[in-house]
Amino acid sequence: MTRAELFAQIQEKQSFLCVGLDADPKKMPPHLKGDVLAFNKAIIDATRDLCVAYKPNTAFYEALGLDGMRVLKDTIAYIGEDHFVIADAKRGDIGNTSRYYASFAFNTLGANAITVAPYMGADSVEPFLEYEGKWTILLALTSNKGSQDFQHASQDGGVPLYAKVMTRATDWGSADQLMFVCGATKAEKFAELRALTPDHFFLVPGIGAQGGDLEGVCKNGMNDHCGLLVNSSRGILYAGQDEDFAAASRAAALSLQTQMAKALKNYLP
Ligand SMILES: O=c1ccn([C@@H]2O[C@H](COP(=O)(O)O)[C@@H](O)[C@H]2O)c(=O)[nH]1
Repeated sequence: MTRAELFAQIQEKQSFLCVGLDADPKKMPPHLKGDVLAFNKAIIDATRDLCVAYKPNTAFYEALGLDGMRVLKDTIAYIGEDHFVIADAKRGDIGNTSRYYASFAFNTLGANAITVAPYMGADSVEPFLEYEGKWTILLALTSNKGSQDFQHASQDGGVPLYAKVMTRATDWGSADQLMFVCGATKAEKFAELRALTPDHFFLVPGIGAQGGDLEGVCKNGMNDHCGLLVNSSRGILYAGQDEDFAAASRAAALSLQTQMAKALKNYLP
């Protein structure tokens, strides 16, 4: 999916919601008896028209072993071509190894995008960027408390590491193939992040369970293509626990979509 196609979906649905498919059998409604694929299909059916993207975090599927890999692949196939699919795997290694991480995400799973840790540098990211029509999403300023440990550390000239990552990476890939992870818990930084990379999309986790600020993210982070994919995982997936769980998930997604429609009206330049 191209940047223009993604923006067209956002405009049509008045939504830049990404539903995080962090399927945890322990948190699913008991009547499903841990059937992750059935759970995912119900969530997808309930939210399809309200979101533009899905983000399965591969950790949840890797932990389930071979069955988990099959469920992950079947889930992505079930989502289909109309939504942007992000394999949240946070990969990155020497180039020779990254090549195989990229092949897994794009060829085996058929995802549109993969999250990548940038800290091994250009040659560790290049193999992901070689896939035409696919997207690499680099960790920039993450949503967790520990982002303080390294990402804020000053580099030469007093520039924080997250800013160095973003400016440097714009030499590696264009706004048509590269996005950045910027946490919604850091909404006060979004004007600065947007100034560093005016055209790139940001994948924004951290609303809902982590308490991030959707309004602040939109106000400071939106660009002329929206430029935001805002993720919620637990806040949508586990909104309900009974046989009607998918309706509760839909209500949670609808509440976010409604806020996003307002934000598009207010902040889209
Ligand atoms: O900075 C980051 C990067 C990735 N994530 C991932 O996003 C979801 C968030 O889940 P919630 O349940 O909505 O909190 C999850 O897969 C994280 O691993 C992040 O939270 N922050």
